[in-house]
Amino acid sequence: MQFPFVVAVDGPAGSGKSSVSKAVARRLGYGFLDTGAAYRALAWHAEAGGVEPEDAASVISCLASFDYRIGTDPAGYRVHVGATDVTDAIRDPQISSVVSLVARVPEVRTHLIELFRSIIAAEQRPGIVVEGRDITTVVAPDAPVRILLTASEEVRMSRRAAELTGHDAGKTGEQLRARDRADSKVVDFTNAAEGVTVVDSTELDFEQTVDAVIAVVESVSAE
Ligand SMILES: Nc1ncnc2c1ncn2[C@@H]1O[C@H](COP(=O)(O)OP(=O)(O)O)[C@@H](O)[C@H]1O
Ligand SMILES: Nc1ccn([C@@H]2O[C@H](COP(=O)(O)OP(=O)(O)O)[C@@H](O)[C@H]2O)c(=O)n1
Repeated sequence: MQFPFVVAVDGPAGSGKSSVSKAVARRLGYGFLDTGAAYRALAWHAEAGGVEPEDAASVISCLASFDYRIGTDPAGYRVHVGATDVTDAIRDPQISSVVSLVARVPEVRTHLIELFRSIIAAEQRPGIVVEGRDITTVVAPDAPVRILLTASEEVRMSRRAAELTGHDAGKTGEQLRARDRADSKVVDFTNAAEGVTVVDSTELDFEQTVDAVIAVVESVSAE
């Protein structure tokens, strides 16, 4: 069997990829890798260096000094760029509003995909749940378990709005839609590629969604 055992999870913003994947990893004793954090951290690094995120050539030049580290413990992980802990800073709505500009640059994607593969290969737990937009198709297309986690746009918006108290729900929803539109021009995370199992959480609560993902993992493990 391939080591570590990779569970690849893709989906749009607010579908539950991060929270559900983390809970699945904890239940299975696996590691957890949030790939979106790297795109966010690079957007943070570019802005900290005075680089406009629209300026692809300058964003590419930031890659050389992008000293990125992330843990894979699903019970809690920190994100660092150099000596700076950016775990909270990368969740700022300002970063969410520019991250797609950074993620659309092919050189950025190539660089980060290599980084993700090396983090996956270094995992010491028996498996790792990896979530993002292109994990099932590009980062780990050979993963034994590949899942597309979806939920209706309305449900995704209301879950995110409930999270971001103090922010305007209408504005948050519009930002989320705009980010999905921009991201879907770069990778297709709305249609399941061949061999990818769709888990639609629109009608499921959080625990039911975790159970549904675990059931997919168990069905593959039992083969
Ligand atoms: N099935 C579900 N039912 C209710 N809330 C959920 C469900 N799945 C996820 N959530 C909640 O929705 C929010 C967005 O989930 P998150 O994991 O951040 O999504 P993503 O990583 O896909 O952007 C979180 O507050 C999470 O707890
Ligand atoms: N595998 C990935 C993961 C994220 N991303 C980019 O990184 C951004 C942030 O990802 P995220 O997973 O933190 O986003 P949320 O859906 O959790 O809000 C996305 O909007 C994409 O632009 C990507 O291009 N490919």
